[in-house]
Amino acid sequence: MADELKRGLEGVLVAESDLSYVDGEVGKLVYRGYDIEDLARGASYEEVLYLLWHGSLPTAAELDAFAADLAAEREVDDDVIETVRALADAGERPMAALRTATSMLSAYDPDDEADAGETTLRQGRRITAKIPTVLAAFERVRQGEEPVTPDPDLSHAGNFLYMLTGTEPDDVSEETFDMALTLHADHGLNASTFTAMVIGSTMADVYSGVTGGIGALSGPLHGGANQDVMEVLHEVDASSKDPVQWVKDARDDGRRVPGFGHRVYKVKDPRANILEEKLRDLAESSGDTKWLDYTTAIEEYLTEQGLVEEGIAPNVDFYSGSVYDSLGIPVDMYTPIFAMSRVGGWIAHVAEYQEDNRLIRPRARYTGPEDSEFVPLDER
Ligand SMILES: CC(=O)SCCNC(=O)CCNC(=O)[C@H](O)C(C)(C)COP(=O)(O)OP(=O)(O)OC[C@H]1O[C@@H](n2cnc3c(N)ncnc32)[C@H](O)[C@@H]1OP(=O)(O)O
Ligand SMILES: O=C([O-])CC(=O)C(=O)O
Repeated sequence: MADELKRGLEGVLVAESDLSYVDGEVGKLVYRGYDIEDLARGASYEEVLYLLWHGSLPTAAELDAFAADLAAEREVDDDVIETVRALADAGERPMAALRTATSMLSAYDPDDEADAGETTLRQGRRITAKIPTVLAAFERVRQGEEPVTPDPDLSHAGNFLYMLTGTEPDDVSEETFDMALTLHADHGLNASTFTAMVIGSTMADVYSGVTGGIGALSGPLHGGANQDVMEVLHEVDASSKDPVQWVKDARDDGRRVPGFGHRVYKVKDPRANILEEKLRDLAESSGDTKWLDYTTAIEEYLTEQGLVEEGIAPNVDFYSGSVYDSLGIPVDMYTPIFAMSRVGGWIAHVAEYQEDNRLIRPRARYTGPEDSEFVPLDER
């Protein structure tokens, strides 16, 4: 049993956690016992952060103090903005720019990084507050605009949209974006959270864990899929194909359909249901149903083909991009936005794990040669 190989660590228990639970058989997600549906509809991202980091939902007074502390940390050093400019000038991808800038933020953190366990939440709050500033500045400068100074009077979601566009968002946009942040905040030991935890388990500082988490999230098998879904929708739109034909061709070529399939969910991801409903509302009020029509057609076709019944169902990335598109957010910012939310979960898991830390260090079954005879370089 001890030598049983679990490729991709599927189903392997490596920790206990009070933070979030994913029931992949029925399609249920809870943060500390609260159903994601209730949180998405009733709680702000700040409340969810408080819940994840401090163990319970805040009272109104606790939330005010917490949100004010978070908002007070939004500004970043000018040197970071200069680096963001340099990255944009070099044509860096937003997710890679975010990875580099997040790592750089540690240079300006007043805490001593050697106290990893104690400072994780304090530093984590700074990182969470500053990531939106970095991302919005990157988007602005690559569009030839100046970064917008954060407004501490706006919510986390509202301030990001404000920094991105230079205009305060309307209520529908702010609520929609806030809901998306809540939906993406935590999800058990997904690959990026596990990456952050592995780094945290060495008692490295939380900047290292978050930077590693961003790297893991960027891949197309994980958070990068939300961008891929939208690129597919644009590709379909630019061609004369109907979306179902695109999927047929992709499957004939052995390509995976982005936004479908999940390691844990064997039914449709509950977050995809919520985002689909939001997309439906937005499409109805704007009258523009194109992305809704395409995504619905793809989902219906793959359901008819039996894929969903086999457990390859829509995941959170299938519908999020279409919602972001309705907010006017560029496609390659979708995965960075996922990171902007998931940073809350990464920090919560690192802090929780470090409370009773043990170095994470699995092993591989060695399958290489044995007793190789060393031959000096000049005799090879
Ligand atoms: C936020 C998130 O990270 S959600 C996930 C985002 N990623 C995506 O949407 C990318 C597309 N999906 C996938 O690649 C996968 O479903 C993953 C990576 C998410 C999960 O993968 P795993 O649990 O490792 O499953 P695995 O890769 O072993 O696939 C199992 C089978 O399902 C098939 N499959 C899985 N996803 C898909 C898909 N999107 N389209 C077509 N077939 C798929 C695989 O081809 C494989 O079939 P096979 O056994 O006949 O080869
Ligand atoms: O849990 C996973 O493996 C991927 C996922 O949906 C997430 O990180 O939100």
